Amino acid sequence: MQSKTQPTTATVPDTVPDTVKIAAKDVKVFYGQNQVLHGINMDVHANEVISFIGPSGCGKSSFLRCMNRMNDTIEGCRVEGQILLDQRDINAANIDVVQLRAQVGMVFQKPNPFPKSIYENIAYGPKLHGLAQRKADLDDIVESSLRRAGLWQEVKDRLDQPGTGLSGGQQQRLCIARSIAVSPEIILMDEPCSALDPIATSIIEELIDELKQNFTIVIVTHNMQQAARVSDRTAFFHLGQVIEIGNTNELFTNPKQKRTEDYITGRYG
Ligand SMILES: Nc1ncnc2c1ncn2[C@@H]1O[C@H](COP(=O)(O)OP(=O)(O)OP(=O)(O)O)[C@@H](O)[C@H]1O
Repeated sequence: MQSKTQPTTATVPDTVPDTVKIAAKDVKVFYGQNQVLHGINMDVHANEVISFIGPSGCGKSSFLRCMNRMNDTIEGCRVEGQILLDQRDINAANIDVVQLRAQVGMVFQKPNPFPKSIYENIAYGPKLHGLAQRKADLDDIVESSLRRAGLWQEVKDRLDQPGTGLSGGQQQRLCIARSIAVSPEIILMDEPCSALDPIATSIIEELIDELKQNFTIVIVTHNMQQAARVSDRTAFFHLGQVIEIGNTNELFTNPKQKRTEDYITGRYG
């Protein structure tokens, strides 16, 4: 006689799962003999803003750099485990790292424009990747990237002037525009506001909110208020492990782990 009970494997979920953009599987990072990440498993969903918080030295930036292989540039750094981008292993031998870093852009703590004009800062990447055939196409990319980074109005009359002549906040938006110009899908931000004043910071935070409509954003921040303001989900790191990850609101108001609670209430860190 056949059982009336349906096998659980046949159950159809009643909600469509978020698209997983990046899947990290058992990721470990070593600097020489020193292991600083101890098997990180995490999914990053398409079009979310996810923040990494945690005390200094817990491995947030090291993990961020795994997502576009920036750790390759650090001598003595070794990464184990897998990072799947759209289900493809980014550490596989056939991956073109230059293409990968266009697809997964990065904005650093300190704005680092090239010592070139504002225009050239944006045009450099699209030229390198052959994204514009004609000068008019390049002009369009420069304008649209600067617009999306909320900088166009401030610089449109001085595109030929050095990017380094802009204010810190403007330089950071220039760097965001530069990463947008090569049509990334993901933007990694490593403490993007830590060198900025509160006004420039709030402009970048508003920008992050707009950018998430088109991009997936992963942001490392020391500033818990910033994580609470900008991110959909937050991951709390401690001593090279992810202690807790979840909806930002819930993590800050109702943390499940004692260590998360201690950190967000300022008991350590
Ligand atoms: N280039 C490097 N060479 C050797 N050790 C490093 C290097 N970069 C980071 N580390 C070590 O790896 C550990 C994790 O550092 P990481 O910068 O990833 O942490 P973090 O949480 O981002 O810290 P912070 O919030 O201070 O930026 C630390 O112990 C750090 O000293």
